[in-house]
Amino acid sequence: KFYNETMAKMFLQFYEHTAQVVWNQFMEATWNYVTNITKKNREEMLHKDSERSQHMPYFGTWARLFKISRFQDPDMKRMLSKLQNIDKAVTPAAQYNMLLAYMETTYSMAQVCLNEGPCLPLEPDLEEVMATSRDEKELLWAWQGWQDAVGHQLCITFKCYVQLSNRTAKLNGYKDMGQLYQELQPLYLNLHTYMCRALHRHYGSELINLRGSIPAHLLRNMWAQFWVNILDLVLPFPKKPLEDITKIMKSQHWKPSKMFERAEKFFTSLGLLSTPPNFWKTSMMEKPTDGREVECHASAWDFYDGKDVRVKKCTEVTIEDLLSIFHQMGHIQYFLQYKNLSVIFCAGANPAFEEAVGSMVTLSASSHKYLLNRGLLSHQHQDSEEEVNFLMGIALEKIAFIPFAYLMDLFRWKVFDGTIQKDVYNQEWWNLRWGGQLPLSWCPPPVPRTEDYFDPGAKFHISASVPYIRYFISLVLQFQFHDALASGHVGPLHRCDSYNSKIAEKLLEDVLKLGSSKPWPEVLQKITGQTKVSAKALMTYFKPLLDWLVTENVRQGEILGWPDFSCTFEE
Ligand SMILES: C[C@H](NC(=O)O)C(=O)O
Ligand SMILES: [Zn+2]
Repeated sequence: KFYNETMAKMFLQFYEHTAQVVWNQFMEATWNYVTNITKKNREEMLHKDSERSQHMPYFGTWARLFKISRFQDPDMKRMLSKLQNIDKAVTPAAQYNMLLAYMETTYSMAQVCLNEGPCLPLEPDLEEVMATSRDEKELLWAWQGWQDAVGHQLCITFKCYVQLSNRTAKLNGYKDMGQLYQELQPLYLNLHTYMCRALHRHYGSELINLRGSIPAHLLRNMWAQFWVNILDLVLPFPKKPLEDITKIMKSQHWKPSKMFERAEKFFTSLGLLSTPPNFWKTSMMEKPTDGREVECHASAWDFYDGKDVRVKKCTEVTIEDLLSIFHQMGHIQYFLQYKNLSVIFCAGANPAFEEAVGSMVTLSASSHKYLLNRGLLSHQHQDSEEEVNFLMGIALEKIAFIPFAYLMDLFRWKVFDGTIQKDVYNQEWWNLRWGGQLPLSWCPPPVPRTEDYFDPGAKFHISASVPYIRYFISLVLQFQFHDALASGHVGPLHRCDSYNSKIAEKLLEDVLKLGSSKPWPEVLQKITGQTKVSAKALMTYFKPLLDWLVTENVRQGEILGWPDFSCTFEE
């Protein structure tokens, strides 16, 4: 009788107030650390982290005293059940948090040193080499240097981290993911077949072998997760190259602040919220030049006080960074929309929703129409060949990402549930990336790797223990959202630009305000009318490209089909 709804109401109010303070202070201390990596700031962050780590299980245990099955109020039932499970998410051990900080900092501070002369950090230097170098040896130097710089240091630490993590494996979540992966197979398989032949023409047999694998350093991205920088080598219609938007941005003297303003303007054009004035003062939009060590990986921050939101990014003036800023401003928009909810519900309907809001907007922002209207393109039209070229560019970002996004947490969940033993972490990582353990994954390391290294740690999300399956689901979800917003649009989905769309406002505003207060299928239905994640919209978007790829692959006599798939080259 004692633990009744009245008591629950008071308990939740008490939780609400204390949590808001604890979380705000934790975010502030963490922000201070990642934007100025010093021993003092790390201590302060760890102190706030331990307060947060104690606060959660304390209230989690208390929440379990309530028999919520007898309660009426749905919101209260949902809040209490979230609290009852909350302490599983946090491992209170202080040394665990110290390990996390050490791994994330090691990643952020790692550099690759030239024989004589400067040491290069990942952003912007090594990423610049990977994106623009046309010298295979230089690509190999940067790729291997980075894997060694991070992977060597984290080898032992990651094993301790796994030992301390009491994470329960969530492999069961995989069954529907696997089904989505299957659905996307034709698109990826045809793209890969075509890529393999085009790159073979450019690099020859010594680099692109008959197995159809493409060494990870040749894809002009440090993790071979986005292949857009090799578009020039695989352009379907080379006589109609896409305009270089980065060059146009630089010729128009774009600055990072203008890139953020442009992204914000897109959201306000949908009738959504503008960013609070302090956003422009407190955000870190460029890599500091005052000698401070910072964590450059782009991220959006909510300080759980209903007004303080920030982005941290070491912005370079490139189209890639402009689209990344659209993505981050999607997170900011979500923070602003759900800010009046209880802190328990201040999150996306699920983590993939948080990623998909910004990525959905990048689909409009990458459209020919939007870029043309913004003066970032000069061609007034796109003929069907130029459209295939355009779709190839988007596919190298979105479709190439499929196996990578899928295997990141497949690897981690196998590590956590013990399927992958600690003496073979590196070998199992590369087995997933290339060894045929995962269909459609063909990125071998360019040089043999050993267990002295921990190459998965060369990716931020592994070193910073940020889950990744959210990006795989978001890849499908963002097209579903884009399609829903395009409901009033005439013409193919890839030409849709939701800028200034009033339909978007209606669809998005009510939904984003829900935060995580409702089950995500209910939220998905409000935007798209469906309750299931579906690859249909993604397949519709890329249909003109897939048609072209299938025709081209057949014309070239390529043999598709897994597992006897191989790039057949006339010698
Ligand atoms: C896709 C993911 N994006 C992000 O972290 O913002 C990444 O960069 O790997
Ligand atoms: Zn994101």
